[in-house]
Amino acid sequence: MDNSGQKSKPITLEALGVIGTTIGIASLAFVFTAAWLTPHRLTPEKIVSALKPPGGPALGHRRNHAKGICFMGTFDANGAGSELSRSTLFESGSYPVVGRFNIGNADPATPDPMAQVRGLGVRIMAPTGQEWRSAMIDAPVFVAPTPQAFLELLKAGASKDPNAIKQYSEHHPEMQTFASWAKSHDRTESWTEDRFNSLDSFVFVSREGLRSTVRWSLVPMSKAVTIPTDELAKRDPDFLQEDIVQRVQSKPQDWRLMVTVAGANDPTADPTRAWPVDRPTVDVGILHVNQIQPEADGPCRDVSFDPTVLPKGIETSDDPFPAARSAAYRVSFNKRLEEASQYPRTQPEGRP
Ligand code: HEM
Repeated sequence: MDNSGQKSKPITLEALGVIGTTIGIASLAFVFTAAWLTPHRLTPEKIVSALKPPGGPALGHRRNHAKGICFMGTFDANGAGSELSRSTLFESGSYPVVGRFNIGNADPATPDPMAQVRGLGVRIMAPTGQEWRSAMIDAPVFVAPTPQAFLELLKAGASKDPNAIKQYSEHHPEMQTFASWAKSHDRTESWTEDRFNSLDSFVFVSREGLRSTVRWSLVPMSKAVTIPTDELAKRDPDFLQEDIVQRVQSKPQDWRLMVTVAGANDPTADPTRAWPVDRPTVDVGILHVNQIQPEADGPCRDVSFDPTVLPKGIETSDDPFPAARSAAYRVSFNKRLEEASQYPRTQPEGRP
């Protein structure tokens, strides 16, 4: 089944190439995950099940980052990314984008002021049919160093043992960077003021075959205005959604896409470890968000922002997360499609 939410087009030879590449990536992802997908360790089903809130999953919704709103826009590439990657998406030009602003937990009813993590998914489409999907968050590092550790953390969080998280954190001191950020960072008044980070690393392959391990970030062009903690709790439960609708109605909202290249010994397989701040960073273009649509009928509803869907010129790295995420996002995607009647569309055709 097409999970793109787009109308079907005639299949060209080029498109068959893209399908081949996508299947190739999916098979590679499977081989890669085979190391951790063993019966006694980790499966995508186990990890998706561990994400479920105490009252059970919200049927028809994403199993994580469940609350969100769709956007449409463009990625306007300035050509600078072509030095690092042969992807046509870095050639100067404007490419259509479907995306989703979201909140990082499993309950779509979470009040926006309670959100610890905010996220953004993008699907950038090239005229060749190739695409680049990415799901990023506003944290500077991830909470767990491996998918296995993430599962252990989820289990500790759900455990009845009051010491479970303490015990986990004693074995995983690396979670402290994320934990301190989550506890203390100032919340902005808008998704348009947040920076979103890939955290996982990927490999850019240039036309000459040069390989650079990179991470990327969407850096907001709006100035951040933070909300004092005592005021945050008084904000409307949907203040982020109301804000984004208003801002985009008045003018497009923009982020710079910045690509950072790893140094020779930087930790590329562990998203809990930031790279030194002096690493070379290339400004490759601007994401313009120019339309917002509610998720129930919007174009992001049936998209999985699977981080292994990559155009030629971008590949996965030694970071084990994208493969693990791909497998988990697929399980979540299949469940929410099967349960679609529990999350009714409001328009008869499913599209506004
Ligand atoms: C093993 C680690 C992870 C697991 C198991 C996991 C699981 C999930 C699942 C099940 C979904 C819902 C997918 C769907 O139904 O389409 C999701 C969404 C999302 N995840 Fe993860 N995730 C992981 C790591 C990460 C990391 C490292 C990031 C950020 C860098 C991230 C950012 C997001 C975002 C932004 C979304 C929402 C995407 C959308 O709007 O559809 N996740 N995750």
